[in-house]
Amino acid sequence: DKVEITKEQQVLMQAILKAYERHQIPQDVAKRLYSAEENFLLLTEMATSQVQVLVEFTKNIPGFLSLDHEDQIALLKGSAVEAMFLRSAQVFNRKTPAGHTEVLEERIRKSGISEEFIKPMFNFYKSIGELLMSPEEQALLTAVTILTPDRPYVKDHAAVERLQEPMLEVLKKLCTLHHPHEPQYFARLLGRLTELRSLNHYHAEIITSWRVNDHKFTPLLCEIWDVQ
Ligand SMILES: CC(C)c1onc(-c2c(Cl)cccc2Cl)c1COc1ccc2c(ccn2Cc2cccc(C(=O)O)c2)c1
Repeated sequence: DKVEITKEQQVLMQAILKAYERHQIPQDVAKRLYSAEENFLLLTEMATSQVQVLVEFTKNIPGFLSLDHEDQIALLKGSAVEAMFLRSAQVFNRKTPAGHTEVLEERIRKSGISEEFIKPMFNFYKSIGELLMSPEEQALLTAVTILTPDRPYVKDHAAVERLQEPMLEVLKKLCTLHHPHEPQYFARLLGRLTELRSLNHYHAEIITSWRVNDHKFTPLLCEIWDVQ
């Protein structure tokens, strides 16, 4: 005889179905695992906006605009990657709402960067995080990085040193004040600058491998990294 769904069975089934659909991963979260292409594009956008921020920051370093104009360009080009590693490290280690930094980490890991470079990059992020730098220390360390006299094509080393020295003096004092129980803290900070240099080298290879795979950069990045 005829099978009939009763009224209350209908209600029960609707309730179960509704609950079941609520437990699906919403499509956009599932989609969050973007393709390498999309990650590369997003990172390119981030890097481009960060270079603009970096140029503004550099112009506000006392004395920078009085340097020889070609030296200003040489310092920016020579330090851009290192300054952005410092900046991205700070964004990484900032205690943002869960899921935020993972997303950034996920995108970097899945952007076509080969595994051999991923390891040193994330070691660096970890070593910066362990320093627990104050905002002042972060700003000064970035300024010290930009004012590195021995960048390629810098003509007037002495003029750059004259700007970098007072920054190092203040940074040294801050380290003593903020980390009284760690006499080696300042030395550890400067040690990060050495690590940054090696990342610079890796980065040049990362850029080349992206270019080999026909990845496009923005005009600003092409200019600052001398590509295309
Ligand atoms: C061109 C692009 C693919 C690239 O090439 N090398 C690097 C590259 C990589 Cl993969 C690592 C380190 C340095 C460079 Cl240049 C990058 C990406 O550069 C970045 C990426 C993120 C960066 C920066 C600088 C700061 N952040 C953090 C940040 C900036 C803006 C918004 C957000 C956010 O979460 O909303 C986060 C640079």
